[in-house]
Amino acid sequence: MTSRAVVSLHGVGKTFPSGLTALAAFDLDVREGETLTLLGPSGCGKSTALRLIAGLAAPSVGAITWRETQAKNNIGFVFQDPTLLPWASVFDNVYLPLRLKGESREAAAPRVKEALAHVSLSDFARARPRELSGGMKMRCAIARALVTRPALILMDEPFAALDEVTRFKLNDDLLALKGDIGATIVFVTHSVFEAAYLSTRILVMSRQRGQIVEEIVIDPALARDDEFRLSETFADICRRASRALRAATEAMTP
Ligand SMILES: Nc1ncnc2c1ncn2[C@@H]1O[C@H](COP(=O)(O)OP(=O)(O)OP(=O)(O)O)[C@@H](O)[C@H]1O
Repeated sequence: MTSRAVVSLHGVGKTFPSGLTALAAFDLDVREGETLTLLGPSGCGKSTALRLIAGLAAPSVGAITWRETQAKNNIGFVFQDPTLLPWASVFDNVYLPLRLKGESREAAAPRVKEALAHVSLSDFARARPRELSGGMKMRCAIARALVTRPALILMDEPFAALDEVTRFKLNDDLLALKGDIGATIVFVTHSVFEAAYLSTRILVMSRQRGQIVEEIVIDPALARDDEFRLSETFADICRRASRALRAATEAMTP
């Protein structure tokens, strides 16, 4: 059975003041509990789609419909750059969204500690960002996105700047986290392998104003581990996604 949509985009278009149309007639249902990956060539409109869902930009045409206003008002966003406050501790960086909501440090402490535990940073609560590795900084950014307990987390190429070993580790951490908190995730990546490993659904977008050219549904019940990476199923998903991505990359904008 298909889950209910958390948020739906109907006929959404985004044209910038420069006249460039990043998305046109874009339809998307983000379904409850899924890890949905938007995969596509640079400039196809993946970040624009995330920014529209996040409410950081408004569509030029079309409608974005939320099932619950609560979900709309409590979205977690993780960017490629962890954007941590360098002068603040890990604890205070994660506390920031609750502070902005007017919660005292004392009242927020249990939730900050919970978020830090989810990303295995409990022992680093007092550290400054400069004392953290790239992977730890990203885990801190993820904890900051989690601390408000959002039902929807948007992740825009969060692991792109990390080395491959760290990236694989964070992929596993994200899957474990997803198992713990059960949030719906919309993930943007350029990596076919990352998309195949993490997702329950992949949408391949083309350069032609974000047209969706391929949908790949992956059984959520499949264990995601080293065996999965070596499986025929994984190879099939990668092959399908690569083929669609190649065609999408070659597609010319009219
Ligand atoms: N604020 C803006 N003003 C004008 N053009 C923009 C703006 N934001 C994005 N664009 C353009 O819209 C198109 C889609 O951009 P977007 O960042 O959504 O693509 P993307 O698929 O996320 O790319 P990448 O993978 O390189 O991050 C690009 O051509 C980009 O240059």
